Amino acid sequence: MSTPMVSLEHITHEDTPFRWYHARNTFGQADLDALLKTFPHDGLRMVTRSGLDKSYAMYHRQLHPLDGTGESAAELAEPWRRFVTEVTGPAYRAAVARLTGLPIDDGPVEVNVWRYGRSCWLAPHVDKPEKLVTHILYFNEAWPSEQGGDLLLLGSSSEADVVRRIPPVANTGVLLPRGEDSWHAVERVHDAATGLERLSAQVIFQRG
Ligand SMILES: O=C(O)CCC(=O)C(=O)O
Ligand SMILES: [Fe+2]
Repeated sequence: MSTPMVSLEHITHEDTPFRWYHARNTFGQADLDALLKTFPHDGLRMVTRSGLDKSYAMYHRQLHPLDGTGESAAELAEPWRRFVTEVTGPAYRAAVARLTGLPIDDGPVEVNVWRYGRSCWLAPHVDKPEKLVTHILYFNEAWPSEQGGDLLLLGSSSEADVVRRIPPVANTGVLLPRGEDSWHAVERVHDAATGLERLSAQVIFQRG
């Protein structure tokens, strides 16, 4: 078996404003460089939605499971194929189960990537009940402060009620168990931030 690409060794357990985990040094340098260099550009689709529970406008591509359409089969670089294979495999699933204590033994897993450009944001929400836990990984080599784009962990459904703020910096991420009070949002990427794109991936474990 090859050396694992994804490590959950460097994790802090956090309790405010709800239970979550902050992950650092997820990848070794060589794998990180390869993933950064080949972050998917092709096959992403604009998603917009405005409603009572969520509002957003950003680009999305599902990497797993594939639905077999031409678009989702757009060529994926080798480092990303390796990433998907690993996070959909048994060792990573077992590590997430050990960390969170959640019953993720046999549910479906989804993997996707996102690009949030200028003005993109995600309004306060708790994730859908079918999600047990989501690992969000960030892929920005640098992220300027004061340009928006932080993940906001909220004390309530109000975007003003920011308890923690997590910049989307490469080789860090968060694991968010879904809960009734796990309110979070992504701060709008400022209009002034021309050319800046917030890059992330998600691994979502759903109920079996
Ligand atoms: O990208 C992030 O930091 C959070 C995204 C999120 O909450 C979601 O897609 O449900
Ligand atoms: Fe979310």
